Amino acid sequence: MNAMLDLFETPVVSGLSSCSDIISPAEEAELIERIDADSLSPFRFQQWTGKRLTCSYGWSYDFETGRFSPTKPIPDWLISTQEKAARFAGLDPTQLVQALLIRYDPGAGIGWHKDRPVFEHVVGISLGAAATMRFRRRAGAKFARANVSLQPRSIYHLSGEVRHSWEHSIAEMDEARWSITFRTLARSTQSHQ
Ligand SMILES: O=C(O)CCC(=O)C(=O)O
Ligand SMILES: [Fe+2]
Repeated sequence: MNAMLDLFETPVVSGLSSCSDIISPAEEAELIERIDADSLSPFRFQQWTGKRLTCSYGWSYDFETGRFSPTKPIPDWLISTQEKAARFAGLDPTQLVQALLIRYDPGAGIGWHKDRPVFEHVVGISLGAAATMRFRRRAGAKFARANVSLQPRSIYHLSGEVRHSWEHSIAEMDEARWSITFRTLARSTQSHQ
């Protein structure tokens, strides 16, 4: 059963969907090996260096300068995963123009944020330790909240309301987790390229 559907099969948050076992354990092991062999660098923002390590393909967004620019093409070893991500999200693989690799070593997580507006659809695949993706949206003086379990080898898709009106974060984990996130460009970004 889809972890994000309640008993009545309505998404907990509109625009959020997920599916388990999108890749096999053997594919997971190979992808982890590939990510670890890649040139990952610590995420940086102003004075702050994150504990997570990242590498962008297709397009990169530099959080320090705000610069958004084309970068090295998505490598061949990511193509079958890109195709699966596109099929799951009902998109064409060519639309998933950005791939972001992340390794979260023990103690690493990602704080509350919305993905940059230069992107539209966000499709993520989880590898390694299970994690909880938390969602929140301001509701008066409080936050409405939702949680989604990200099991290894599962995929999620953020679009519409959950993408634009909710923030998400992942709490620090005790074990290593890897993720591959594919994104489409927002329509406004496409017309400016
Ligand atoms: O690791 C993940 O699955 C989520 C990463 C994320 O939210 C981001 O890079 O914007
Ligand atoms: Fe995000």
